[in-house]
Amino acid sequence: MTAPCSVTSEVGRLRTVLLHRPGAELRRLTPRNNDQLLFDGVPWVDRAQEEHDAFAQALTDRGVEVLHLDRLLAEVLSFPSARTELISAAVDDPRLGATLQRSTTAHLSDMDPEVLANTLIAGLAHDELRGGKGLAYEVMDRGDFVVPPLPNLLFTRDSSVWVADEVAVTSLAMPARHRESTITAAVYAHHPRFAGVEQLYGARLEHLEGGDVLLLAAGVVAVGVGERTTPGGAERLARRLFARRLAHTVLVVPIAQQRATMHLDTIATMVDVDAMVMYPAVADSLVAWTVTAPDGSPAHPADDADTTELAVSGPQPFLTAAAAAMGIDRLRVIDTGLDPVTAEREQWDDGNNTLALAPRLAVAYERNTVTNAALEAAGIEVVRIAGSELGSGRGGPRCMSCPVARDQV
Ligand SMILES: NC(=O)NCCC[C@H](N)C(=O)O
Repeated sequence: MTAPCSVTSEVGRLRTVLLHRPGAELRRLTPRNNDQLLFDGVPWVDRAQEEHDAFAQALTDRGVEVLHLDRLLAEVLSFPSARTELISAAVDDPRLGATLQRSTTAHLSDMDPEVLANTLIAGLAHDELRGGKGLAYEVMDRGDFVVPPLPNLLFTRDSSVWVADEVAVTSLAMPARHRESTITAAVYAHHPRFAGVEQLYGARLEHLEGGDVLLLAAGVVAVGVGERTTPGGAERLARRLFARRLAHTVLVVPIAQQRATMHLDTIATMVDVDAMVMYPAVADSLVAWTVTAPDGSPAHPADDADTTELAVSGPQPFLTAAAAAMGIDRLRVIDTGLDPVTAEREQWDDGNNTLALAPRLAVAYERNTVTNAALEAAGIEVVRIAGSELGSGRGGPRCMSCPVARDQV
């Protein structure tokens, strides 16, 4: 039986998850474009696929239903409205100009759903466009893409996030990732699996990325604000969560605006109902602003959500604010690494970026040996996966997964 779509915590038993197996889009990465496409190197694609298959297998072995984004996409592309939406999004690029937009639209429109899904993900290189013509096409660098690839689709965490039974399609900050959320938006809007699901956020709103959103407990949502999510994104999400009664408290957590800490989930993730693995260098300095809906403010229907009042207090130390909002005495912290250098290395290699399958059971990259040992010493069972190639995109098990259904805790 399929579990109903609903996620109210980071650690409730995981029932259904959305993954994306990396494919041809990773073969587009070269030393010329990897920085712009947000990879730290040029991955060995076959090995990355093996690593991802092993990750997916580890989840299915533990009873988790794995949904594959490329398959859902191919399925929705048999619907004309979804095709039109996604082809328009693919050519909505000022680099192209009207003539090239028209020929690219015609080229994509001829494709069957499967080929179109692959092309929307892997992109379209200059020499792959049949009948390409016009000034922009002629002048464009031959090594450039008419439709750029989406190698970061692998990190399904960032382009959508579920809060209870609604989904926030996010607004990704980096140009290389903008188009990802047009894909998640179309899948949630058109796929029968998600019929009736409300979308509580949208791709054209203030920047907000799923890696910054942590469901600390039912009704308590932490939102990191830094390189990716903006204060405005956190504010709008808070309003919408309160208006829809999906949360009572949002903790807004400033994080350093740098690649190593691009999302809140690169420095801290939940591994139990009252425990996080956290980068020690930030544990004492991390603060949170506590945002709540003023008492008695009415629930709004969706379209009025942006007028909801907010009450703001703080900043307070994050761990204090989080424990208070969660209604617990203390939020336990398990350190990444033991000494500062090991901690810095293991944080960079996504040691903090664990995916909880249940309370005290988490998937982690095997390479972070010291952090994994600390987790085990604290009573957390660790499911180790290889990630030498997957990690070149700078994301770990949490980044590579979007939980769709979890049991309540
Ligand atoms: N939640 C995450 O931290 N996601 C990892 C995203 C990595 C990707 N290469 C990016 O820079 O956006």
